[in-house]
Amino acid sequence: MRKQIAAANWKMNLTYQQGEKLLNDILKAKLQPEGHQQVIFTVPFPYLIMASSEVANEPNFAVAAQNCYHKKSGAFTGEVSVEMLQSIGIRYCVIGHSERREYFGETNEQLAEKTNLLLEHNIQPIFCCGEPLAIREAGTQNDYVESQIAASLFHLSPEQLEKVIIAYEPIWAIGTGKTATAAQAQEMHAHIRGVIAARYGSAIAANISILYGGSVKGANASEIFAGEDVDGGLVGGASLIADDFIAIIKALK
Ligand SMILES: O=C[C@H](O)COP(=O)(O)O
Repeated sequence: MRKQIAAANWKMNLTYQQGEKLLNDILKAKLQPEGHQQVIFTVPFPYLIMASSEVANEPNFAVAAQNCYHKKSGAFTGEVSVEMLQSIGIRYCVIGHSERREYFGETNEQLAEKTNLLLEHNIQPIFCCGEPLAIREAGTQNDYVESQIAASLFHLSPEQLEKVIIAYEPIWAIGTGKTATAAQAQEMHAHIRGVIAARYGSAIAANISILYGGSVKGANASEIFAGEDVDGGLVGGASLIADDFIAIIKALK
C-alpha cells in the first residue's frame, strides 16, 4: 500500500533556533501518524542532523534534504554529495524542485543522475515535476509533465521506480496563494499514475506516492488530499507555521 505523506519544505527559511522550535511545537502535538502515513521535514543542510535527532524516537516522522549534487564526489566546492547524506542517516531527498530547475538550471539529465545516486545509496528521491503557467494556459500540461517524468525516471527498473516519490507542483501555484483546484490536482495525478502504469504496469503505478504541492494550507488540505490519486502534499509556506502544518498532517488519508 502506498504511503500518504505530509512533507514540509522549509526552503531557505528559518534560523537553526527557529527551526528547532518549530519542530518541537509540531512534535508536542503528539500526532502519532499511522503506519501508512509519513511526515517528512525537508530542512536546510545545516539542520539535517538536529532535525534527525528531534524525530529519532517518533515513528513515521523523517527528515529529507532539499537537494544533492549529481556527481559522486570530488572537486565541487560548496556541493553536498549523496554519500554525505547517507553517512548521516538521511532517507529522503527532494530533487528537481522548480526553483532549482529555474534558478540553478537543473536539467532532466542531471535529475536522472541524482536519482541513480540516491537509489544506489538507499535514499528515496522525492522527484518534483510541474508545468509553468504558459503551458497550463496552452492546455499542454499533461505532455509537459509526462516528458519530465520520462526523461528523468523511465530508465529505472520497476524495483527502483517503486522507491521514487513524485511531487506534482504546478509552478503557477507555488507561493502564489493560487492553489490548483482539487479536481485539477486529481486529474494530473491520475494522468501521472496512468503514464507510469503504461510503462511499468498498474501494480507498480499503484504503489507510487504522488504528492501535490502549491499553496497547500491547513484550510484546503483535506479537500485536495481527498483525490483518489493524491497521496498528500509537499508544503512550502504553510509548513513554517506549526498549527498549519499540524492541520495538514491531520488531513492525511
Ligand atoms: O515545495 C513546496 C512547494 O514549492 C509549494 O510551496 P508553497 O506551499 O509555499 O506554495
